[in-house]
Amino acid sequence: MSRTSQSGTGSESATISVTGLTKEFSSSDGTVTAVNDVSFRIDRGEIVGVLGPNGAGKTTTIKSILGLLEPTTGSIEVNGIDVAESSREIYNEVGGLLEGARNLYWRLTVRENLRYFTGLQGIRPDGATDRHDRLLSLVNLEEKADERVRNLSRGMKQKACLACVLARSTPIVFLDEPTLGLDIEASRDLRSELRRLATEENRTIVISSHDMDVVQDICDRVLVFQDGEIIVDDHVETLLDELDIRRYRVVLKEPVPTGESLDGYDLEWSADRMAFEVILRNETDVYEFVETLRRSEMRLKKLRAVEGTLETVFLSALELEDDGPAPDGLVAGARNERD
Ligand SMILES: Nc1ncnc2c1ncn2[C@@H]1O[C@H](COP(=O)(O)OP(=O)(O)OP(=O)(O)O)[C@@H](O)[C@H]1O
Repeated sequence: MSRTSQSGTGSESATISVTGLTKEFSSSDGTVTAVNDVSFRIDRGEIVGVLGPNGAGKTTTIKSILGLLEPTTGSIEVNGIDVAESSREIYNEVGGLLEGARNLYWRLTVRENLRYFTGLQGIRPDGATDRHDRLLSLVNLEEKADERVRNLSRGMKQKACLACVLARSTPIVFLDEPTLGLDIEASRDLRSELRRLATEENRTIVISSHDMDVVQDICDRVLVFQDGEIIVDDHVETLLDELDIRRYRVVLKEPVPTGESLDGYDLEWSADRMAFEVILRNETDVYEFVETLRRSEMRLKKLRAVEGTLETVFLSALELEDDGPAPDGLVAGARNERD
């Protein structure tokens, strides 16, 4: 049995449709396949998290969708527009916050940038002043509104860029690490603004982040990339509810000397060596684990499941891929659609 993502299965409703995307880069060492035959669809109004370790192919995929990279093979449609044929038209459909805030005009002030990008979208900047004020407050930049972008710190440039991307009001928004550099309050406000954009304005939001809490908090669905392929494509709730993967906390009756371990298990020890956490996949695993523990020198006092988090699911998915084929429930929908 394999799980196919319930979202994005109807091509007419797909906002983004990626089919058989492969991107190779040539370098002095040979050819690097950054993305390998990836297919997925994202529907209007969805908030999708793109996850994966460094070098997994996330940025390459996003840049290809934005028309900034030309695929080696495969096709991409955005709101029914073929990106390869009309990359200029894509600009009105898609806004992107990418690393480095390169799309801002550094000689203009933050507010002038907001007005410029609003105008590009065919909206009168004078009529958008309230919205600009709200965006500036959202990213904590009210006091820097009339400062030239080039005089801002790197974090502030990133925030100004985020405000400009949202000011453009495109139907689709790509955000790379949108909460990076934001304080707790600003991060919370941004999350609720992104949820509002999706639910009230039906905008499609794709977030690439290493912050699992952010992704778990706001995304409907996740795509997990590894080695240029999608290894998980499913709804966050389904992953948390149905996957029998839990982190367990094990408390012992007495401390265990450093170096003591349990074969086949990755234990995360507390500083006093009286407790550890371990990820177990299902009930059988738990029984086996308790049996292994009983045969060891360790004396069990208490074992309890810590609530499942997206991070647990994510780390387990990467581990399972390394170990071999993924079991039921951890199979990428996109890949299986094509099989
Ligand atoms: N312009 C390029 N030339 C050569 N190789 C590249 C180029 N861009 C990306 N790559 C390679 O392609 C692979 C995927 O890179 P990509 O930037 O898509 O990963 P990523 O998942 O976004 O990683 P990160 O989380 O670190 O941003 C990596 O092996 C990377 O070194």
